[in-house]
Order: sequence, then structure tokens, then C-alpha cells
Amino acid sequence: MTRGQAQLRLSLEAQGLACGYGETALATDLSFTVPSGSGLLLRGPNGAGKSTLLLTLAGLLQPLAGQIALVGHDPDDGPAIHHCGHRNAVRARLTVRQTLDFWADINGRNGIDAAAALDRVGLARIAGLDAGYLSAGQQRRLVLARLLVSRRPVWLLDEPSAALDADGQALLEALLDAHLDAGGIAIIATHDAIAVERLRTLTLGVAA
Ligand SMILES: Nc1ncnc2c1ncn2[C@@H]1O[C@H](COP(=O)(O)OP(=O)(O)OP(=O)(O)O)[C@@H](O)[C@H]1O
Repeated sequence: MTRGQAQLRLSLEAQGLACGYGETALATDLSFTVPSGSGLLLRGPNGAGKSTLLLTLAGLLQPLAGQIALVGHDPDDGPAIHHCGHRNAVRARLTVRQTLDFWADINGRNGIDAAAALDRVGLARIAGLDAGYLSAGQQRRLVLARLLVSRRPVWLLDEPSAALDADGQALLEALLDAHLDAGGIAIIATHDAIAVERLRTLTLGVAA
């Protein structure tokens, strides 16, 4: 990016959005505006469409109706969105460090360096371990490190706190706070409490 996130003035906007699969709409008539420095917690029962909405916002699924816009984003600044699904995208035979380098090579290295990111998420000591040996919570921490090595203003996170211990939960909240402070946007599908101010709640209904 050519501009620091502190100067970002973005707005993620959905208008009349419907998302789902084929003929099946899961969430309909969604309209919201999420400006820089704020976010949404997506809530609702299993199957309500939270992950589907994240995939749609990420551009990985076509909306069934409506529009999505990231207002204020200059395409010359590079990709704007990190989408972290509920799976960890960890290859068993790559080490922790190699996994992070793999993601940094794909997504760009405009954030903090990989060693610092592993230190920040508490994985520096096991950087040389095959990622397949990580515990569930450690894998989640490795996903958080991805967010740090490649700076992008919009974080779409699916169950980021799943399997995190209390320290990991506090780490996630601190990273989110810093991201919002820097003008970022976060949209988070979760069943957990996430103690970060500036996150509004959007509750999706039960799937038909
Ligand atoms: N590719 C697909 N084709 C058809 N239906 C799908 C597809 N992927 C997911 N679904 C269905 O869409 C519905 C919503 O799934 P989604 O994962 O978005 O829910 P969710 O709100 O994130 O649930 P959870 O709280 O369990 O994570 C589910 O009933 C699921 O089976």
C-alpha cells in the first residue's frame, strides 16, 4: 500500500445484499455501512449464513442480489481484503515459519516481518516445527500471524477465537483493537464474546 493505514478513510458498504447458494438465499435484504475504525460481529445460529456472508463480502461467492462496495479504496494500493476461513489452511509438512512465508509470498510482505509476527502470536519458539503438529489453538494463532505480515485494511474472520485459550483470546482482541485504531475494518463471524469496542452486532436468522 502506498498510504499508511492511519490515513485510511474507507467504508465497506452493502446495499440490499442477499447471499446463499443457487436458489437458496440464506440472508436477504442486508444493508450496512462499516467505516474505517469499526467492525461487525456476525451472530446467529449454526447454518444461518455467517460464513456465506463472509465469503460473499470477500468476493469468493457471487451475491444473489444487491451490491457490495469498498468505498475509498484505491486499487493501486493493492488487495484490500484478508479472508480467514474457519479452517486454518495449514500444510502438515511445512514448518510454522515456512507456512507464514508461503502466505507472505502470496499476499505480500508489507506488514511486520515474519519472525516478529510469530513472536507476537506466541509461536516464535516453535517456528521450526512442522505445522501439522500444532495444536488447534496454535494453528489459529498462526492464522493471526498471517494478518500481521501482509497488511490489508479489511479483515473478514470466520470463528477466529475458536480453540484459543484466554491469552489467545486477549491477543486476538489486542490485534483487532490495533487494526481498528489504524483505520482498519473487521467483520467477524463468531459464537464467542469478543471484547472490542467499535464492533456492532449483525444477527442473521435461522436458515430456511
Ligand atoms: N456450497 C454450498 N452449497 C449449498 N449449501 C451450502 C454450501 N456451503 C454451505 N451451505 C449451506 O449453507 C448454510 C449456511 O452455512 P454457513 O456456513 O454460512 O453457516 P454459519 O452461519 O456460518 O454456521 P456456523 O455457525 O455453523 O458456522 C448451511 O446450511 C450449509 O449447509
